[in-house]
Amino acid sequence: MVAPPDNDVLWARALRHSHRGDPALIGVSVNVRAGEILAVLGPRGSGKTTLLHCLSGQLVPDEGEVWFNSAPVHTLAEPARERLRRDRFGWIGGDAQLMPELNAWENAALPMLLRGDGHRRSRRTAQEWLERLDIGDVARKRPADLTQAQRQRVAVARSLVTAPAVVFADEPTAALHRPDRAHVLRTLTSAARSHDITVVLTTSDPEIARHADRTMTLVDGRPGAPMPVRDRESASPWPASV
Ligand SMILES: Nc1ncnc2c1ncn2[C@@H]1O[C@H](COP(=O)(O)OP(=O)(O)OP(=O)(O)O)[C@@H](O)[C@H]1O
Repeated sequence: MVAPPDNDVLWARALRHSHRGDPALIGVSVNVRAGEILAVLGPRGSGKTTLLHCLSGQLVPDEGEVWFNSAPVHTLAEPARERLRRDRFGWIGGDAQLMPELNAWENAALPMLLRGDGHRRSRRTAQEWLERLDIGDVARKRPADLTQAQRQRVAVARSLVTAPAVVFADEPTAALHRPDRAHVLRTLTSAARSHDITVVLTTSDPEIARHADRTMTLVDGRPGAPMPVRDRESASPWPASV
């Protein structure tokens, strides 16, 4: 094992992973600098979620290495990976996955409450994040009384309350209508930028990737052609075969 460069918060090399014999990642390497917003762009089934699961320690790749802040993740035992995820990483899925019996601030505060932070501090931090994301006024509402875009912003707040080093966002706006997507993305990226939080997000939409500092593409589990985000309007995101 060779330690990664110091300035990469995440560094993964030659990742290979199969699901029940079907290859999902085939030799993927990625590095993410601290504070960077990286988009992983690819069509359905290209391996984006599998890559995010490997980078965030939810999955140990069959082959390859994952490092976080110059420490190996792929060799950690499950309890240590769980602690890493709880203490240093945030997660946003395509569906907000809120607890229906908890209101918005309780959902947002959940990661703090679960790790034993005090009730008052957790509530204050959650409320602050809801306000930064323009949904402070719905803090006492339950998920069933929120719009989908509001629910997704609660999920964004939940990913940020613990001041994580990295937020992983797996197709974070996939379930939203187009006008809501840019808004939720902007709230996530501007919150991350102002708090120096690194974001790795997946998407199949080049428009979403535009919000990132840098984009890497995946096609059939392999790295696709590099596509600088700034050039994306004149470029097709996929090779001609896709
Ligand atoms: N738990 C699993 N069991 C079996 N096959 C899986 C599993 N997870 C993913 N796959 C398969 O691995 C490949 C990559 O899936 P993955 O979800 O990583 O891609 P993706 O780009 O995120 O796609 P999507 O946008 O559809 O979620 C696909 O062929 C998928 O069917």
